[in-house]
Amino acid sequence: MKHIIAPSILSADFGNLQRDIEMINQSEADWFHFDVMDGVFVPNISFGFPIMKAVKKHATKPIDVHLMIVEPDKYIEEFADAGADSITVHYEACTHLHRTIQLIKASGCKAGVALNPHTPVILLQDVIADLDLVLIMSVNPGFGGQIFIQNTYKKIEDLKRLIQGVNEDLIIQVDGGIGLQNITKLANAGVNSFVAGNAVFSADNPTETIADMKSLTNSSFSI
Ligand SMILES: O=C(CO)[C@H](O)[C@H](O)COP(=O)(O)O
Repeated sequence: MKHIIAPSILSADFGNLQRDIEMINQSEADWFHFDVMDGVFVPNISFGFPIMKAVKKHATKPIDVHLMIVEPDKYIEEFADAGADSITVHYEACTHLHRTIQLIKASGCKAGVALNPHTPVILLQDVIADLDLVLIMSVNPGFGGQIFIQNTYKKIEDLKRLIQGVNEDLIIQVDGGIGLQNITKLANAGVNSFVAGNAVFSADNPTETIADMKSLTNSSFSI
């Protein structure tokens, strides 16, 4: 499966958002990653529909929306209308996860579920066949620039076992503390979608960093 590099807009320079969107358009990145935080599910507030519409106006690549919010069902249709291509909700935020996944699919988007570092992969067993993407959080959600949690590798193994013979085309995404130092190891472990905020936007040359990430994943042995 193709490796997907998804720079996280959370770490962009909002005073120069159009410039940063253009940089991603011109780079080897595959998706835009759009982190929505509500100050309730996570202890931080990021952005919502106005910024989503601004990104959509200029982005030439798919927008991958990660909802770190409570009651995501209320907002799925509006994010889809605003231009989301995939929508990921948190397992921990959904009382009726199966219903939420169906809502995302009915909106025309790819459906993803994210797991916090403490949430075991096995809890997705009964919905795994319905999913397009599982996001394994490799930091506690809420902030960019945190340290990668090593137990993520064990969770990737658990997820690979869970999808075997059931949903082998599933996109395995990781998010948090991803950079040039660990992207090859993650690709070799079976990850095919990499979210990176700080590593891209704090680099001297973000375009070159994205290209380096891409070539490191492409030289891994898992494709
Ligand atoms: O979802 C997120 C935070 O909840 C961010 O996408 C994630 O932390 C990426 O940031 P970085 O690459 O800087 O660690």
